[in-house]
Amino acid sequence: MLRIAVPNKGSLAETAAEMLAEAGYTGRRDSKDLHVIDPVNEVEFFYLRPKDIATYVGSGALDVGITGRDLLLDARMPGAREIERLGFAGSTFRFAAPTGTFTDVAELAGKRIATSYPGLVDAFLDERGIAVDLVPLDGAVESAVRLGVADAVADVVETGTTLRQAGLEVFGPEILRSEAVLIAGPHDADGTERLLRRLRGVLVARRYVLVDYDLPAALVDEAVAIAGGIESPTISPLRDPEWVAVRVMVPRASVNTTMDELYAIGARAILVTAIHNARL
Ligand SMILES: Nc1ncnc2c1ncn2[C@@H]1O[C@H](COP(=O)(O)OP(=O)(O)OP(=O)(O)O)[C@@H](O)[C@H]1O
Ligand SMILES: O=P(O)(O)OC[C@H]1O[C@H](OP(=O)(O)OP(=O)(O)O)[C@H](O)[C@@H]1O
Ligand SMILES: [Mg+2]
Repeated sequence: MLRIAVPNKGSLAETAAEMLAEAGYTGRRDSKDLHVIDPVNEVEFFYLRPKDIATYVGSGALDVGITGRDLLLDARMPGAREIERLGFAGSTFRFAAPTGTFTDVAELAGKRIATSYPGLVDAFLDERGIAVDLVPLDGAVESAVRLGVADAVADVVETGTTLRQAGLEVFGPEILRSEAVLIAGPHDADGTERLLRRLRGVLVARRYVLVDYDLPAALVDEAVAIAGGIESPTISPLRDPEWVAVRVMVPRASVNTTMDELYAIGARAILVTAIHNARL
């Protein structure tokens, strides 16, 4: 059985559970379940705090896990490594302070920095030889400056709304770009490849749609330059020998632009279909 660590709550939990369900696994029915066995797929799920997942996986207690890249780096577990990006919970990790206070990280020397990612911040500042006074907090870090326990913060920024509301502004370089990732431990466990292939299938289904259209055969090269697919489009003959049918995978995010461009060169009957699952 492959032993998989899954976030039990927080920003990552819901999408992680959805992806595993789409990949065919039977997850927990109750949000209080801590351990679920899926005998058909030969996996065991352990529902853990996202912050702890790298510790379990890096130590070899569990084989693989879903966590954030920021949490993985914060844990500083040499045995844990990222093996796949999972394309959700995208964020940046930034320094922030009241507007106009700091412009450069070097100015942080000797200052109090509040963060719930002390490992990550310490590693970043250490590399640059900047010694600060870290103030470890559990969350809602943005309030730390206003409440007088810190001069600046280092935290997850997605839309920037939380920072703005707290009267803070980012400064200095991006510490990190994070997203949810699949991590593995020091040993290659049996079944990891299968999980990876299944999750990649789910990612493809989420990221791509199928586009079918009819096209004058003479325009195929032009059409393929617009939408080349993942490997190569499928071209099928039509009853009219001057025309062909084309089927191609297109990124969901840009499908309307692609349709406009295909139509403009002469493609007609352009149809878009969702992909439920894939194995590439
Ligand atoms: N607003 C957000 N947008 C995108 N990703 C986020 C956001 N907030 C947290 N994350 C990501 O979620 C992970 C942290 O999950 P965790 O469950 O520890 O924190 P949380 O979602 O803030 O939950 P909690 O309510 O316990 O603080 C990190 O990888 C982080 O980058
Ligand atoms: O840039 P934004 O879109 O505002 O998102 C970023 C905020 O979201 C998360 O907070 P969360 O709600 O999880 O609370 P927490 O600080 O207690 O973790 C994160 O810690 C930031 O505070
Ligand atoms: Mg949070």
